[in-house]
Amino acid sequence: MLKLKIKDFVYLLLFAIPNTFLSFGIIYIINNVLSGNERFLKDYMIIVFLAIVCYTYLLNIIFQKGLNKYAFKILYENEKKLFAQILKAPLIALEKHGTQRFYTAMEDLRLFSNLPYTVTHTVTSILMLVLGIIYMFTLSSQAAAIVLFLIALVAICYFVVINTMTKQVGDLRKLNEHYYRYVDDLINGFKELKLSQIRRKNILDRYLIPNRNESEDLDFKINFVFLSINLISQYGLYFVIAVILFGFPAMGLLDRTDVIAYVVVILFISGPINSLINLQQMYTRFKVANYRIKTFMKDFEIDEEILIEDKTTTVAFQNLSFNNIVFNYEKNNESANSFTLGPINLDIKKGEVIFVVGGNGSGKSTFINVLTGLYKPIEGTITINGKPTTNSQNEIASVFTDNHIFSHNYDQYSLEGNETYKELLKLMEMNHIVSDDQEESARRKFSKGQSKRMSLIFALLEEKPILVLDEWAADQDPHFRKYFYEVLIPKFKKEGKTIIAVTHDDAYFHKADRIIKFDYGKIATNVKSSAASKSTQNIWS
Ligand SMILES: Nc1ncnc2c1ncn2[C@@H]1O[C@H](COP(=O)(O)OP(=O)(O)OP(=O)(O)O)[C@@H](O)[C@H]1O
Repeated sequence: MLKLKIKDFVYLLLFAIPNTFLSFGIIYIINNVLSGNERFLKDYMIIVFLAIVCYTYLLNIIFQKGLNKYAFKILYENEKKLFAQILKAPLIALEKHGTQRFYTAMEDLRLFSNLPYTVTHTVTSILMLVLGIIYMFTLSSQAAAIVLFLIALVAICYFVVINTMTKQVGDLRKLNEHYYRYVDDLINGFKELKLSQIRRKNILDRYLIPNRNESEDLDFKINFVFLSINLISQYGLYFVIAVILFGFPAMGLLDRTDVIAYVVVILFISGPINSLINLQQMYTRFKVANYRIKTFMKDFEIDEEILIEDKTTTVAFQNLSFNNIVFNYEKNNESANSFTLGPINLDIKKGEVIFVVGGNGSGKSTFINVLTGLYKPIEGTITINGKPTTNSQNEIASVFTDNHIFSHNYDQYSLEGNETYKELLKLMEMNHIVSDDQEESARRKFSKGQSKRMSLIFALLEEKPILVLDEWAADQDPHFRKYFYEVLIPKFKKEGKTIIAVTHDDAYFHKADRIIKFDYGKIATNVKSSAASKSTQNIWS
C-alpha cells in the first residue's frame, strides 16, 4: 500500500544528484586549499565556497519541505484508508483478529512516514560514497581498491552480527506481545484485580515480572550488540585512516598531498557510510511493518456484497423472511468452534412483536447478528418485501446487549430543538436525568440501565420500521421492566413498529405475538405467545 512511484524517484534524483555534486565540490575545494594548490588559493575562492554552501543549504531546505509534505500526505492518507477499511470490514473479522490489530497497524503506518527520508538518505549516501571512491581512484587505483576492501570488511562484520540478532529481536517482539496482553488484563480487569490479592500477586509475580525480567535481559543484549557494532563502524574508520596515514606512504602508494586528500574524503564519506549501515535496520523494520499492514488489509478485506446498497427503503416495509439460512463460525473464522445456526426458515410481518428465547449459547445473539446483516450467512437468502437482500440496515435499528453511546452524534438527526427527542426522554423516564437537549448531556456516563434507555431513544430516533433488542430489559429495574413490556412494547406496536426482542423474561411472554425458541442453533419452537404463555413450562423444557 506504500509505494514510491517513478515520479517520486525522478524528483528525488533531481535533488540528490546536484546536492551530491555540490557537497562534493565543497570537499574538493577543501582538499585543494589544504594541499596548497595554486589555482585554489585565489581571493575569489572564498566567495565560490560560500556560494556553494548557501546554494546547497537552499536546495536542501526546498527539498526537505517537499519531502515533509509528501511524507505526511502518505501517512494521513493511509490513516484515512485504514479507518475506511475497518468500517467496511465484516464484524466476524474484527471479532477474530481483535481491535489490538488496528492499533498495531496504526503504529506501523507511523513508521512509514520515515520512508521518504530514509530513501533520500540512502540515495544521497550512496551517491556520495560512489563519488568519494571515484575521487580516490583518480588519485591512486591501488590505494582506492585497498580502502574499498577495508570498508567492505567492516560492513560485512556489521551485517553478520546484525543477522545473528534476528532471532533475538523476534523473541523480544513475542515477549512484548505477551506483555501487552497482561497490560490489557491489568487495565480492563482492574476491578477484578483489586478484589483479589491472590490474583494481583499472580499477575505480577507469575506473569508481568518474569516477562519484564526476560525482556530486560534480551533488550540489554540486543542493545549492547547494536552499540558494539556501531562502535566497530566508528573505530573501523580509524583503522582505515591509520592504513592511509602510515601504510600507504610507506608502501609508496600515496604521496603526502594525496594522503591529505584521502583522509579528508574518508572523513567526509564516513557519515554516509554510517548512515547506510544504520538505514539497513530501518529497511528491516519497513519490511516487517509492510508485511503487517498487508496482512491487516487482507484480514479486514471488504466483502463486496455487503457494500451493495439496498434500495428497499423506497417501499414501506411489509415482511422479512429467512429462507434456509445457515451460518457457521468455523467457516467464517477457521476456529475449532463448530456452532452452526440454522437452517432457519422464518417469516416476520410488519407490526409483529417477536420474543426470541433460548438457553445460554443456543444461538440467539448469532441469529440477531445474521438478522441485522452483521454476519453473512453461508447458505440461504434473507428477503425483505420478497426481494433478496444482503443489507437490512435501512429497515433495522438495534440496541445490543453491550450497547455503546457514541461520544458524538454520527446520525442524521439532531437532538437540539428536537421535539420527538424531548418526548422520548419523558417516555423513557430520562427527562430528570437529561435536563436539556444538548448533545453533551446525552453522551455522558450513565448507569447501565440508563445507558440502555438512551440507546433505545437513539434507536427510535432513527425511525426505522424494525426494532431489534438484545436482552434490553435485563438491566432495567422491576418497575421499568414492567413498564417496558406492558406500556412501551404495545405502544411501539401500535405505532407500526416490528419488534424482535431477545429476552429471558418469561413473566412477560404473553406480551409478544410470537415466541421463537432456539436450541442448538435451530428454531425448536415457533408459536403464538398465547400458546406459549399457557405452557411457559413447555417452552423451557
Ligand atoms: N465470535 C464467535 N466465534 C466463535 N464462536 C462464537 C462466537 N460468538 C458466539 N459463539 C458461539 O456460538 C454459540 C451461540 O452463541 P450466542 O452468543 O449466539 O448464544 P446466545 O443464545 O446469545 O447465548 P446467551 O444467552 O448466553 O447470550 C455459542 O456456543 C458460542 O460459544
